[in-house]
Amino acid sequence: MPEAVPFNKHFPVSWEELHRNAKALAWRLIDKGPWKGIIAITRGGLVPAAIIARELELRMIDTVCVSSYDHQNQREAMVLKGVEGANAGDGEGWLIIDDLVDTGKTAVVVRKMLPKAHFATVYAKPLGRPLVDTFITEVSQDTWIHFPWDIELQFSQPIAKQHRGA
Ligand SMILES: O=P(O)(O)OC[C@H]1O[C@H](OP(=O)(O)OP(=O)(O)O)[C@H](O)[C@@H]1O
Ligand SMILES: O=c1[nH]c(=O)c2nc[nH]c2[nH]1
Ligand SMILES: [Mg+2]
Repeated sequence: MPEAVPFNKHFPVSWEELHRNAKALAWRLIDKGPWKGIIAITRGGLVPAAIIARELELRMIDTVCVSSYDHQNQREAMVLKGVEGANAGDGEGWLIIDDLVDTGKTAVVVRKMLPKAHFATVYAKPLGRPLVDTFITEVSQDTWIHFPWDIELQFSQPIAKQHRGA
């Protein structure tokens, strides 16, 4: 798999935008079901998974716990917990939900655990896109998406200054 590029652009996402996009994802998924339940990839997948579970009226929810980034620095994807309680087998009829796919490394690991599950994310970058079955918004590979739980309101540099690298 090709290596990721540096993050030159920033794409902040508000709670409202995330809610709207997660609901858009639920609309795309409703006709592809019925779904037995959701496997959320922690931690980023938890928030969209909750919104999608509410919209699709799914109450069977489990997690796979994967960690691969220290902020913007990628490490090997570490599986801290697999699927345990859900009895999801090979994943047939199950949704895997994550906030985004970037290089696709996390998706590769989780797809191996649940090969027949439907993998859905709110955001996708080009390297990871082929690994996702359904997503809503694509951003370029050199963009860092800032999720609402990771950010707070503060002064932002005018684009012209950012562009000059000031
Ligand atoms: O496609 P990839 O290059 O593997 O990157 C995507 C993964 O990275 C982030 O999770 P992270 O490991 O940062 O953990 P977190 O969800 O707990 O923040 C994000 O939530 C995805 O799960
Ligand atoms: O908050 C995040 N934004 C991103 O763009 C990203 N890519 C991998 N992991 C990520 N986490
Ligand atoms: Mg994650």
